[in-house]
Amino acid sequence: MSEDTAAGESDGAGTTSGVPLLALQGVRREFGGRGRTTTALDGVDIAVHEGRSVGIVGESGAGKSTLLRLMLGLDTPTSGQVTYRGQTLDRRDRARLKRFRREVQVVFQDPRSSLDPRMTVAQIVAEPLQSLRIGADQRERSARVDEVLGWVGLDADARRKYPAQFSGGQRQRIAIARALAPSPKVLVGDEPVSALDVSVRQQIMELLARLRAELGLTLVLVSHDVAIVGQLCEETVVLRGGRVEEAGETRQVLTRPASPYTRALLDAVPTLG
Ligand SMILES: Nc1ncnc2c1ncn2[C@@H]1O[C@H](COP(=O)(O)OP(=O)(O)OP(=O)(O)O)[C@@H](O)[C@H]1O
Repeated sequence: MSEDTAAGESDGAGTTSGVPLLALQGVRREFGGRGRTTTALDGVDIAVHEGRSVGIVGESGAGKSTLLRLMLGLDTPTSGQVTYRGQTLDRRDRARLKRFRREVQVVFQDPRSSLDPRMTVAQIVAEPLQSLRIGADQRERSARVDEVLGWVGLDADARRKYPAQFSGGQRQRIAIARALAPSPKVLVGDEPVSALDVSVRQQIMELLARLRAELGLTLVLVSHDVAIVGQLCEETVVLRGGRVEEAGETRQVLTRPASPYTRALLDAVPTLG
């Protein structure tokens, strides 16, 4: 079986089998030392199967940022493993790391800080293509920029403009276009709508849902907001104090939570309570 087909396949019954695309196995991450250790994550197991959407929710300090950094290969666990396509991320394996960098893209919370204000939109969106050496030449990369800008609802005029010339929602569309440019398999959202006005939040969520369906993306969404995860994700993982409190199909977790802690989280959200 090839690597591509080995990654988890849905059996059509809402469950998945096979090797997860992205996984954490017994992950522990400690910070500090000399008796002043903070355990940010403790024995975390999460499996993200290809094509699925998984939301990771937790309150402040639950370990979401730490988890996100580990999933993006920006940090390494104190113990346990982070795997992609069944293999541990290894910074020394250049070819595998390059593939991981291309296939796993992230959209951060605040496009004001994630987009370089001195670069035009065309430069911003083309940047991952250049750094990952995707596309034969400038012309091919430019065509790709036009294509992904179209996907997020920005027209060709946007190319020559700078981030400051756009609204918050449009800036997040630029960030999503940049993430999609290298044809990722996995889109990781780090609170991707939390910094936006409520009026545009829904539009960006619908855009993410549509792109995910059309492109067959695997979505990992990290958020403190249960309502956002409830709308966008098939599976939900509730993180509490660095541990997985509860995990399963979103329908199950959000309507019949096993844990009183999850119930309390839901009760704090008026639309879901
Ligand atoms: N670099 C670090 N050094 C020391 N402690 C850290 C570090 N990063 C995280 N921590 C600690 O690990 C725990 C989890 O932090 P983390 O930032 O992952 O939580 P979070 O769920 O993302 O919270 P928030 O929503 O407030 O960002 C916290 O107790 C935090 O203080």
